Parts: sequence; C-alpha cells; structure tokens
Amino acid sequence: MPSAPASNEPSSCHVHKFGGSSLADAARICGIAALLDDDAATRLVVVSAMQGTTNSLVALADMARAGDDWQPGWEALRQRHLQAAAAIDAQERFALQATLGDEFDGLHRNLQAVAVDDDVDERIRARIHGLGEILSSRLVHAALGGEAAGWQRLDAREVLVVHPGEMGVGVDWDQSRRRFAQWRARHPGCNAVVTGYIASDAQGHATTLGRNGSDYSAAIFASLCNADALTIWTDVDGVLSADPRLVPDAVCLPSLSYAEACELAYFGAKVLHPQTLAPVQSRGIPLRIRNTLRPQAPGTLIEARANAGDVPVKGLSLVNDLAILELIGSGMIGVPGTAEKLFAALHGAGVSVTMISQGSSEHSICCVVRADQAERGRAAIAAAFAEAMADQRTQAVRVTADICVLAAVGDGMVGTPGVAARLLGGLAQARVNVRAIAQGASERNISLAIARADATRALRAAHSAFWLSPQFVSVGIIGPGQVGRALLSQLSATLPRLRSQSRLDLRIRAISDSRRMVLSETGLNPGLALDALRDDTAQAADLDLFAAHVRAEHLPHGLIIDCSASDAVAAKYPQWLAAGIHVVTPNKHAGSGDWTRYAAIREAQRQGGGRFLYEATVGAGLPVILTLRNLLDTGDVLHGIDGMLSGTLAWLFNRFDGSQPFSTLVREAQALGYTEPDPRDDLSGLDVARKLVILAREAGRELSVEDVEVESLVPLELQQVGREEFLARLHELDAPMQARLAAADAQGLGLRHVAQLGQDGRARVGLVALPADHPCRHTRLTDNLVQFRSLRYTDNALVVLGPGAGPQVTAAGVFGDMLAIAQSLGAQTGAPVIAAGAGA
Ligand SMILES: NC(=O)C1=CN([C@@H]2O[C@H](COP(=O)(O)OP(=O)(O)OC[C@H]3O[C@@H](n4cnc5c(N)ncnc54)[C@H](OP(=O)(O)O)[C@@H]3O)[C@@H](O)[C@H]2O)C=CC1
Ligand SMILES: N[C@@H](CC=O)C(=O)O
Repeated sequence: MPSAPASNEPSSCHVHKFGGSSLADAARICGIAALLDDDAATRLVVVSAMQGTTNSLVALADMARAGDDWQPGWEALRQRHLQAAAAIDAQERFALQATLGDEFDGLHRNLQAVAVDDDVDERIRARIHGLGEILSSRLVHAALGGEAAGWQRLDAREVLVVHPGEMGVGVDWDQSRRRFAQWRARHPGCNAVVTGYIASDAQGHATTLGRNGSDYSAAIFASLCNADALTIWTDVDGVLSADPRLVPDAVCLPSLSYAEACELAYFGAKVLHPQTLAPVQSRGIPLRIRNTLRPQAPGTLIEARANAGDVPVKGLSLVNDLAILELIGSGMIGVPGTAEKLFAALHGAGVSVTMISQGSSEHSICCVVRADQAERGRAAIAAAFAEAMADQRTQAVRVTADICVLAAVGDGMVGTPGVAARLLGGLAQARVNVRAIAQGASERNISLAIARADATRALRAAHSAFWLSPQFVSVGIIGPGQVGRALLSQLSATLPRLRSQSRLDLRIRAISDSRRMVLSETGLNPGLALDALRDDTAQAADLDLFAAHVRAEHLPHGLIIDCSASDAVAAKYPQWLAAGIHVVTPNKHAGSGDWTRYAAIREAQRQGGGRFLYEATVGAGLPVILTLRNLLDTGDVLHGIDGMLSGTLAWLFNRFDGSQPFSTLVREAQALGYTEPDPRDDLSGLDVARKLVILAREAGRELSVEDVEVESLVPLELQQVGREEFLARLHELDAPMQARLAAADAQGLGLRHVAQLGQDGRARVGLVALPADHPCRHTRLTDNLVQFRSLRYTDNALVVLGPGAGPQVTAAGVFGDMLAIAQSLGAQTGAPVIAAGAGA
C-alpha cells in the first residue's frame, strides 16, 4: 500500500461511519448532525444502508430470480425510504423524494431484468444489493444540510477500486488513491457523505465489499484521506470482554491494540468486521467504537499501543457451529508433506480451517472447520489419503460434531507465565473438557475446542478466571431453620462486599424447606429469600429439580448448602457430588450415617466431583475438622480425641445447679437455637456420638454410630414417643437429673458430658462427674473442648476450645466452608481489605 498522503487532503480529517442501526429511521438519521457537532475537523461520513435494507434487497433479488412476486417488498422498501425523506427537515425535500423515486424505478428495472433472465449479469445483482447505501447516503446528505451546508455526496464507486481475491476483497490502492485525490481536487476542503459497502471493479463495474463491508469501506477511506481518526458508530458501547447474551457481566473494554482487536474480530466479536483493521493499522489511525444511542459513553479505542490493563486477557470470544476433523496414523510420524497434503485436500474442497492443532508425536493432526463443511472436508481427506489408508499408514479420518472454539485474547498474555494454567484451571473447575488447544507463537490468543453443550459454562468460567467478572457460584440453600436463617442474614450483610472487593458472586438461585421451594433464574435477595418461600412463586419441594436448577448447564459452579437435619437430603449427596455440585453442610447425617453412603461420597470426590465441606458438623464454627486434617496431612499420627462435643449439654451442665428444673434449662437451650431440631438427639448422646464418628472417619477409622458406647439421659419411656409428646413430658427428666447432680455434689465433683475416642478405637459418650481442676470444668456457656492426642501432641494435647452451638456461630462455620470452596474455584476471598484512602 503506498504510504504518501493524498494530495489536496485537508490537514485534519476525521472519518465517521454509521451502521444500519444508527440509520434505522428518520429520527436517527437526523440525530447524526448532533453527533458530529463537536468535531471541527473535515469529516467524511461513511454510511451503511438503513437497518434491514440490504437483507430486503438481497431477498428481492432472490425472489425475482425464483419467479416470486417481489413487487410488494419493493413497494414497502420504497415507502419506507420516501417516508424517511418526508420526515427529514431538508430544504430540498421534494428533490430528495424525486431522486429516491428515480432510484427505486431503477431498482424496479433491475429486478425485472433478474426476473426474466436467470443468468443476469452479476453486476446487476451488485447494483441491487448495493442500492441501500446510495439511498441512505442521499438521506444523510440531506439531513446534514446538503451542499448548502458544505456537504458533498460521494458515491464510492467513483473512487474505490477493488478486486475479489481468495483472501477476500482486495483494494487497488494506487487506482483508488489517484481517483480519490482527483475527487478531492474537485471538492477541496468540503465534508462528504460516502456510500459504504459498494465499490467498482477494475472494469468499472459495480461490486460490493461483502456482507457488513461498510466498516471496511470506512477504514479504506480513512486510509485514503490519511485521517487522524476513524469513529465507527454502532448500537453498543464498544467491544465487550465477551458476548453479553452469554456472559451478563461482560464489560466494555476501554482500549485495545490493533492486534487484540484483530484477534477478537476474527473470533466473533461482532462489533468489528475482520478486514476493517488492516487499512487503519498500516497507517496507525486510531479507531474508536462508539454508541449512537449513548454518545456520552467513551467507547473502545483501538490503536497501536493499548493500555495493557491489569489482567493478561482482555476478552474472550466464542465461535459456534464447528466440527473437529482428525487424521490419525502411526505411518505419518516424521513423514514430510503430510500436513501439506491434508490442508491441500481441504483447500481443494473449499473448506476453511478455523484452528489447527498437532501434538509433537505427529501421530494425529486435527483441525477445526465449519460444521457445514465437515463432511466435505472428511471426504476430501479420506480421498487424499486413500492409498495411505489402504496400506495402514493412516488409520482413520474422524469427525467430531457439535464443537465450538473459545479464544482468550490479550497482549498481556505475551511472555506472562501462567495464563494457560489459569484458563485451563478455570475450565477444569467448571468441569469443561477441552478437546483441542492451539496457541500461536504470537501468544496473543489461546484457542480451545470444546463441546458446544459446554460453551456458555466455559465462557463464564474463563471470564471469571481472569477476573473480567466476579467468580459466579450458583447457590441453593436447603433448610432455612435456625442455622439457615442466620446464614441468610450473614450473606445479606456480606455479599455486596464480597462482590465488589473479592470479585465473588455467591448467587442464591434456589431455596427449599421440607415442603416448598423457590427456583430463581437471576437470584434471590438473601434478605427476602424467606418471604419468597411463602409467596405464590414457591412450588412443591423436589430435591432433584432443585439440584438440576442449581447446577444448570450454562453455569460454571453449583453449590448446595444443606442446613437441614434430614437424612433424606444427605442421601442425595453422592449423586450431587458426582454431578460436580459442591456441598456444604452442618447436617451430621452424611458424615456419621450409613458407611456405604459415606464411601460413595468419598468416591465421588475422588473421581473429581464436587467438594464436600462439613466443618460446622463438629464444634459449629470452631476449626475442629480443619485442625484434625492439618495434623493428619502433615504426617502426625492420631492417638485419641476427648472432650466435650455438645454445645447444648455444655450449656446445660454449666447452668444446672439445682436452682431450677433441668427441663426449664432444656427449653431455654432449645429457644436459644442450641439444640437439635429434636432435643432428644442431644440428651440421648446421639448428636455427640455422630460427631465422634465424623472425627474418627476423618482420621481413617471405619467407625459407625452403633459402635459408640452411649449413655442416654432420656428415660426409656420417652425414647419412642413423638417429638411433641416428649417436649410435653420433659419434666420427667427433672428428678433423675436432680439425683445425678446431688450425687456429684456430695463428692465435690461437677457434671460434664464428655466424649472419648481411644487409641484402641473404643468410642464412649456419656455424663461424668469431674473434679474442679479438670479442663472440662473450666468451660463457659456452650463451650466445646476438643483435645487431640497424637504422636506430636503426647504430653500436652492440642486443644480447640470455644462456643460449640448456636445459629450464628454455626452459620459462620458454614459460610467459612462456602468461601473455602469459592477460593478453590479461584475467587480472591483471602485478599486483605484495604480501607478506602489507605496508602494514599
Ligand atoms: N443449632 C446449632 O447450634 C447447630 C446445628 N447444626 C446442624 O444444623 C442443622 C440445622 O439445625 P437448625 O437450624 O437448628 O434446625 P431447624 O429445625 O431450625 O431447621 C431445619 C430446617 O431444615 C428443613 N428441612 C427439614 N427436612 C427437610 C427436607 N427433607 N428437605 C428440605 N428441608 C428440610 C426444615 O424445614 P421445615 O420447617 O419445612 O421442616 C427447616 O427449615 C442440623 O443438621 C443441626 O444438626 C450443627 C451445628 C450446630
Ligand atoms: N445441638 C448441637 C448443635 C451443634 O452441633 C450441640 O448442642 O452441640
């Protein structure tokens, strides 16, 4: 391309291009003047056809050719343009309408020609297809005030000379530049409205730049007039980090380099035509994308050196409707010319290749092609390698359908270690299988072929992996009882901060109690989620529907929080975890229940399923399980565990001094939310036995609740009655408990409920009388005291001490597990919170 600036060109020239959406009707056309108002430079305004016009013109030509009735469509298009002309407050309105009428008469003649002659000249078709820009240029010219206001109209066919080529339409720069200079000489210094999309070929016949070619026209004219800037006006704010229909959190990118824009344009960022960039890039002309409907928005600036931003990836794009073609053969290894032969075969079959990948073993070559060309490509490769196939040098040509390509793009990727790891890690967390990978040596683009079904989930996961949007976790809460409600209130207070500071979006998309559930697409406000359960949107509870909604195919991560005490809910964990749903719970049933189910849960995790965290099952918010895990993971050997594992029983025996009946204290503990839904689970020692089993299993021992020696405080006659009757007869505990207290008092001892897991595997739970100097006598309120004895902690136990029951502390334990899962998914929840203004 010659680099000398065109003669007669004013010193400062700006090119503006308006797409069809900016020219949808007369009001939008008239609005262009206001958008150009603050631009003092000489302006070239390149226009597309009015929205939908080119499609209509192509359809009319097709109808004419097929012998269908095109007259009504022609008339509708004519009326639309005449009405737009009538609505434009132009001095020459009548002349404008007459000219448009003439253009439509010409269209009528051309359509008739197509109708009577099947082999009508391609030039006539090009004239028909390109009429929309002629029409819109006349309307815009009039709306800007016409020649009286210093505006000329330039039919691009007068100056722009192009030739079709294998790589698309090419520009004859010498011819075009000469002709443009001549046109400029005839119209020195004036502004111009220029038709986009259309041009002439070398013989002077009408042609087009291909669909959506107006952007390309604008870039060519920017180069011809050596413009200082090109602005493309469209109906979006700029280039977005991803398709907003698939990633609602996609952000508008303030700046891109030409190279980044090229990659994004090629890989589906529909804002830019792929060819647009070359003419402006070669002359270093900055290109800005702006929104006609929101001109105050800064848009996206594309120039040679873009702002790098603080993450290596600027944007992600997705190309759909693809297939993988794969040639496999051990006889290909080290054989020169195999790749050439394969791609020559595809070339010969007219198959365009989107992506190529070959492992260094050379055992197979795979490429990604358009789905509608896959079979043609397969047949061409099979034919080219027929001989090699016959003597087993190649073994197969395989097609994998329903593929899409996800591409991560950014200059910041160049030379930055860990980008691929971050991308692939994010996809792995979202359980997206990658079928093929390609990264060129430019390092600006990593392309991944994945199954179409995974596309949205993959795009969202990758988007948040690079913090282009917060890490999105779809959350379902089961059991909004004491703990569940406390969790909702903690979430309500914390989620906004997590979203803004830690870029973590824990979205409550489902809530259920034992009877009803609410499934929400966009998410429930945690402060109002309980109300939603009571209103008309609630439906009958169904755990399978609930889980399917939480783990919707298009969402990267699903997390179920089970705050019930239900065994039926715990029975679902293996299947949820196997489906990749993470589970967090204070419910002890899974951890201490049926061994086969427990093993299935572990197996689902081992197979790479969801994560299962249950810290709150023992010691509520205390780090009991975490402490045990740390001991074991660092190679310590557990000898035994003993202490107090029930918050309710701790509180009861800290308070029980005989001054009030034991049953009164039990009711109080229940009201405070310390007890299990059925307080007999506490008083019978079952709850503590469950906790001991959870800890023993954590340490690798195959213990079950039946193996634990449990002393129950519930009299035999109250063990089998219903919960309500038990509560009504609670006073029957008073006398036996009073007697136990008196006996202990008489020996100068105090009652405490303790649990013990010995080195011999023996597990015991029960009420004991202890001397005043025993550590369990130095606890307060609901304190749990867990003493770990191990190879390292032999003389002096490792002790975890603190409140072990209550909705708030339990919910905090659950919340902590939620954040641990979010962190494992890549969320930055551990980052220190810097107070506003600090460090300024
Ligand atoms: N309270 C505490 O200090 C601690 C509690 N925990 C554990 O936390 C869990 C909750 O305790 P808490 O909040 O006190 O109990 P609650 O009885 O207050 O709440 C239980 C909730 O679970 C719901 N639920 C019961 N069965 C089902 C089911 N099949 N499907 C869906 N939802 C169901 C109940 O709904 P509905 O009203 O419809 O029955 C209710 O909303 C228990 O497992 C408990 O062991 C753990 C550590 C400490
Ligand atoms: N009811 C339980 C609650 C915690 O698991 C207790 O009192 O410890």
